[in-house]
Order: sequence, then C-alpha cells, then structure tokens
Amino acid sequence: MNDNIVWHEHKTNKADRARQKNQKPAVIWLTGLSGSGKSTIANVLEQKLAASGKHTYLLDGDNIRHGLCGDLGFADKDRVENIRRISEVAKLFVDAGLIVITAFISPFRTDRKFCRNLLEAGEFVEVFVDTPLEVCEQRDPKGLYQKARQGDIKHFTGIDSAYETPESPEVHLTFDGETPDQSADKLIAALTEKGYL
Ligand SMILES: Nc1ncnc2c1ncn2[C@@H]1O[C@H](COP(=O)(O)OS(=O)(=O)O)[C@@H](OP(=O)(O)O)[C@H]1O
Ligand SMILES: Nc1ncnc2c1ncn2[C@@H]1O[C@H](COP(=O)(O)OP(=O)(O)O)[C@@H](O)[C@H]1O
Repeated sequence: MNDNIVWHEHKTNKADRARQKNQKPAVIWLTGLSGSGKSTIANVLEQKLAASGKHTYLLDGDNIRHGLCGDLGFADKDRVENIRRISEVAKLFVDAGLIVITAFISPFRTDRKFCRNLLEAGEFVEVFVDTPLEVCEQRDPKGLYQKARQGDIKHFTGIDSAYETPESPEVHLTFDGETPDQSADKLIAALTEKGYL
C-alpha cells in the first residue's frame, strides 16, 4: 500500500447507519459445495428478512463472477482473490449498516478467516450448508458435476479441488430432506437464538 494514502474518518459512521436501520449489521456467510443450496437458501432468507423490515444485500457467487470477479477462474489463487474482493465489499456493506448475505463455495478456511478478521467481533456469521456431496451431485442443478466427472471441467470443488469444512461455524445447517423454505426457517431460528437478528 502507498505510504502517502491516509485514512479519512467520516462524520457519519456505521453505528449511526445501523441505528437508523434499527438492525445489527453483519455478514451471514454461507459456505458449502456447489449445489448444497447456498443460493436458494440465501434468496429465501433475504426475502424473509426484507419482509420483516431488515435492510439486506445478497452477494452471490455466480452473479459476482459476471462482474467484479469476471476476470477470475477456479485455480486456487483465483478463488483466494475472489474471496478477498468479496470480503472487502462485504465489509463496506456492513459499514453501510446492512445485513449482508453471501453465497460462495469459499472452500478454503484461511479465506473465510480473512473475512472474519476484516470485520469486528460478532459481525461474521459462518453458516456451513452441510449437504453431502452425493446429494449435491444428485441435484446437479447446472449439470456441472456431470461435466466434472467427464473431465470437461477441471478443478471442480469436491471432485478434483478441495473443500475444507468449517471447524466451528456459528451455524451448522445439515440437510435432512427439508424444503428450501424450511431450511431458511431453520437458519433464521438459529440466527435469532444466537442474537444476530
Ligand atoms: N471448477 C469449479 N468449481 C466450483 N464451481 C464452479 C467451477 N466452475 C464453475 N463453477 C460455478 O461457479 C460457482 C462457484 O463460484 P464461487 O465464486 O462461489 O467459488 S469460490 O468460492 O471461488 O470457490 C458455482 O456455483 P454454485 O453451484 O452456486 O456454488 C458453479 O456454478
Ligand atoms: N432444503 C433445501 N435447501 C436448498 N436447496 C434445496 C433444498 N432442497 C432442495 N434444494 C434444491 O437444491 C438446489 C440447490 O442449488 P443452489 O441453491 O444453486 O446451490 P448452491 O448455490 O449451493 O450451488 C436447488 O435446485 C434447490 O431447489
């Protein structure tokens, strides 16, 4: 970083904006395999939070990779940079007073920890969408597992690229045949019980 760039304190701050919105800004970070249900649950969660008057913003893997991270692929170093950029954006949105929901595979522990460390204590809420690989592969909503098994996609998470499971996520969301709506309700119940909402 350039030594001649000095941080500028603003007169309106995160606490003011949070008070105005009557909510606790945070990042609800969904992590899990492709097809585990991150985007689906994140969408339902956002709808439900909006309906209860919360101000939210959803950052979703596929969408962000069309714009902000459109230059990145799926080699390890690209995934690291992907999560770094998203973490910085999430931090800005938290500063804006929002409840940020993210839906990225985010396969590496150090990258999820990077985001946690960027934020203040209690602002990073790791949610492990723990759907077994067999279920994700059976769902295969975009046909990507089939392509990965055929060798048409390289470095596919869970097939030939690692997924490091969270060691102590704030919320551990297991799949037991629930509908997306039920999973989102389970998540909201856990977030409420732990005081994040
Ligand atoms: N090689 C490989 N591995 C994993 N995923 C792949 C790959 N190639 C494309 N896709 C599609 O990209 C989506 C994952 O993007 P993310 O930004 O969440 O990935 S990461 O966090 O940087 O690992 C992922 O979206 P989700 O299925 O919603 O998770 C896939 O649709
Ligand atoms: N309880 C559930 N929660 C989330 N998705 C579910 C659930 N049950 C079935 N699904 C289906 O699984 C698929 C998950 O896909 P998606 O949300 O794109 O996952 P990801 O974002 O993790 O790749 C969707 O087709 C969704 O309808």
